[in-house]
Amino acid sequence: MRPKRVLVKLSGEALAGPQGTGLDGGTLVALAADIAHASREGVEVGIVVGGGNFFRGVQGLNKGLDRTTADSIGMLGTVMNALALEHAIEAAGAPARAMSAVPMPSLCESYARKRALDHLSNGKVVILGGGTGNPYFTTDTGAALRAAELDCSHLLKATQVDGVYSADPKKDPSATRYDTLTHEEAIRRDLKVMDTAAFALARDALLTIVVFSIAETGALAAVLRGEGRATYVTP
Ligand SMILES: Nc1ncnc2c1ncn2[C@@H]1O[C@H](COP(=O)(O)OP(=O)(O)O)[C@@H](O)[C@H]1O
Ligand SMILES: O=c1ccn([C@@H]2O[C@H](COP(=O)(O)OP(=O)(O)O)[C@@H](O)[C@H]2O)c(=O)[nH]1
Repeated sequence: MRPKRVLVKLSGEALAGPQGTGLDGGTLVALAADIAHASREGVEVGIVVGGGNFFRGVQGLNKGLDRTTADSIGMLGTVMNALALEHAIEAAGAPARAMSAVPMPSLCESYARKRALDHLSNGKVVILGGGTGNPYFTTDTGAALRAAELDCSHLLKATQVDGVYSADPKKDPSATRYDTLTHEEAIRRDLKVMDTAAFALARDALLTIVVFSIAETGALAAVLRGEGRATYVTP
């Protein structure tokens, strides 16, 4: 795989390191180095980052918040991660721009497709916060949406497991790992590695999803070379 432009989905936990919440400096440096390396190799890299290391909407429901307010707090967390990644990637030597689907112009650019494409074609890593900018969604669906509208060849789901399994491998040790499967199969089997909405959007956009573990240094570069353990979810 020598893609021209990819969309990397990073969950919030990927930035938290061993403590599992907030931001871990060493983890940010390691992630940014991988991303900067890919960018220097000439790949245009868009990133959609989650916010689970700060807040997920569902957590708000048992705090007496309504879903929309809880999701707004969650989206703010994704922008916090986008700002941290922008700084870390620039510190690693690659130009980067955070853009938010929720306009907050004093903190970062507001997302606009044309502007994001201009940044990508000028060799900047674009980090997309705020997900879809709407409640009742997650950043998995935001990632599929941005990958489709930015004409990315692949959606690279960087996560804590090394692919898509027949069940959550963290809960079911007997789960078996797929090398490849279709979006339809993932939806039919109700495989919760990504939301059903994200699989459906990727299916309709004919977008291949590559699910891999971000835990090892160099994992992203390996996936971009078509190497490393990963599951390919194809149309
Ligand atoms: N069928 C499945 N295959 C792989 N992972 C699954 C599956 N079902 C649930 N999961 C869980 O989904 C997680 C990936 O979703 P995500 O929200 O990105 O969390 P993470 O913080 O781990 O990236 C995995 O870490 C895994 O624990
Ligand atoms: O388009 C979106 C994307 C995210 N969120 C909210 O932001 C939170 C953090 O995003 P996500 O759970 O996808 O983060 P991740 O699991 O990838 O860390 C979600 O739980 C939602 O509450 C939202 O409302 N709309």
